[in-house]
Amino acid sequence: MRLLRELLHNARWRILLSILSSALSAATSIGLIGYINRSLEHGLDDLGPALLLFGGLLLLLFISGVISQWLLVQIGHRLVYQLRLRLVAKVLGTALERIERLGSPRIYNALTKDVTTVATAFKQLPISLYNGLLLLTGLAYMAWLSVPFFVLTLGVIALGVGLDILLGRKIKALMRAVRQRDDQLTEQFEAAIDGRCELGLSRERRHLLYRHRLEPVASASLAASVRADTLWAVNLNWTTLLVFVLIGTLFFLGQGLGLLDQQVVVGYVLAIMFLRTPISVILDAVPAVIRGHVALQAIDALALGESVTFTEPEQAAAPFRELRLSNVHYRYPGQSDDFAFQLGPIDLSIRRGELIFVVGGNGSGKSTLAKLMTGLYQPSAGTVSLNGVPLDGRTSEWHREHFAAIFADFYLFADVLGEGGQHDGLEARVEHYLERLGLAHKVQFVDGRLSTTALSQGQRKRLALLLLMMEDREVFLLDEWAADQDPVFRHVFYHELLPELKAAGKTVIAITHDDRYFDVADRIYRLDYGQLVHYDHATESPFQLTS
Ligand SMILES: Nc1ncnc2c1ncn2[C@@H]1O[C@H](COP(=O)(O)OP(=O)(O)OP(=O)(O)O)[C@@H](O)[C@H]1O
Repeated sequence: MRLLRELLHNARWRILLSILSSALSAATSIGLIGYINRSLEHGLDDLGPALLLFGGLLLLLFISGVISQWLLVQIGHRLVYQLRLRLVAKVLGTALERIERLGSPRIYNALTKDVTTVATAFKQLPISLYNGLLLLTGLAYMAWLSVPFFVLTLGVIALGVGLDILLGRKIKALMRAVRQRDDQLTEQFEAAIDGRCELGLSRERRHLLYRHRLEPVASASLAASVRADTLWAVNLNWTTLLVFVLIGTLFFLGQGLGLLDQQVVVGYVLAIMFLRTPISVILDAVPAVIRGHVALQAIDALALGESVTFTEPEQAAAPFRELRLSNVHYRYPGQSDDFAFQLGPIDLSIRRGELIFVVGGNGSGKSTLAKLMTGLYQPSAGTVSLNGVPLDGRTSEWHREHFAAIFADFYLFADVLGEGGQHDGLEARVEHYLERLGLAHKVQFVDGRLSTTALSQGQRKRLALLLLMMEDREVFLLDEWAADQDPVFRHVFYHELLPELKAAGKTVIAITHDDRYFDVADRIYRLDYGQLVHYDHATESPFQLTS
């Protein structure tokens, strides 16, 4: 909500101007009705001036209406544009742990569905505002026609609004339920797309996904949506009924009992019939606005961090000297004690130019340690420091600037970044490495991008390594990089590429299971259920079973 308030604050002048022009447009509409009503009663004095006045009012109505709608539409679309960009900036500025905990379906839904829902609500808001002003002006006209009947009208309005509020609450609860199901649905959509091979092979799995995972969630969502819309349809009919109750009362009081003047009755009926449109426009907008509110609450519940800034860090990355972990502990947030994974205490120091291997069984904490060393995770206790500078919220970006990494779940970008953002000689270097990585016949470097990333897993990892080489950071972290490579290329990696990096003064931390190449490393550490121990490859087996 704070985000929305900020965005509305930025648009305050536009909003004020649009309210003024909407008010002018609404007043002109009512002025036209009043003029017609008065002319019906008194007749036209002089055709020329009457036509001039009527034409002038029409022109004013058209101009003020167009200006107000133009301003209001701009406010709506600009808000959506800014909301979208700010949300992405916030996702980029949020800690990795939070993003991992939220999971992609929730974030994806917020960026696509929720923003669109808020957009729809915003598109309704200007129209409702305009029609709200029209309604208020119409009510003022009614009060001017007859105060007692206006009081009665207010009573009828209170009946309508009372039901609106009651149903609005119920509808909001239903829409919240629909929104929660959306995340579950997206999860199943992801499974249907990402699990295409497994699903393609197994009829039973397809059946399970469709009948037991997708269908129950989709039908619960359908039931809640139908209920919400039905309740609102009842409300719309109730409002129509109230309008006719009002007209009927007016008619019988005027015509039947002779309590109201003919001119008042005609003026009132004209005004009520005219106001039916703004009333139904406003009521039609209410469900969309409720949905928008629910979507905004879903965005708020993500509790994203501050927006990322793209300014250069105060301090540029320094030549790497040492990475030190002192008494570091880590525990993933939100895990119950029974299943929590505990890493640490870890004490470790890595100096410039070293080639370090980290080995260990599955789930022993190698990737977690890698994310702690690179500054993507903050330790739960203890200190991670680079060149003697402790890692904290203030230094985290500077810390991360020293590392280039390929994690097990890496994402391959097509854009190639040069060293420190420099692009001089980049093309020649990219082509050199495409050749060395055996990809020159598959991939080209065009306009600063790789021509394709649709390759085999091993080839994609080679391209990821190429991107790292081009960025030329100080410390390279490779999480089981060679696992997908063929034996020939594995040899090239351990006996050519790693030594070359070392010779160029780079520091390399490689998580590996390749015990054939352990002699390449300067030092090897083994992780055992979150505990780091020195590993002597001459006497030990890296994957011995520990109980
Ligand atoms: N995002 C996460 N949230 C909660 N727990 C996690 C998360 N990622 C990993 N874990 C837990 O942390 C432990 C260590 O995981 P990690 O990925 O660091 O192991 P690893 O040694 O790299 O394993 P592998 O060799 O299988 O890649 C695991 O037991 C896992 O249950």
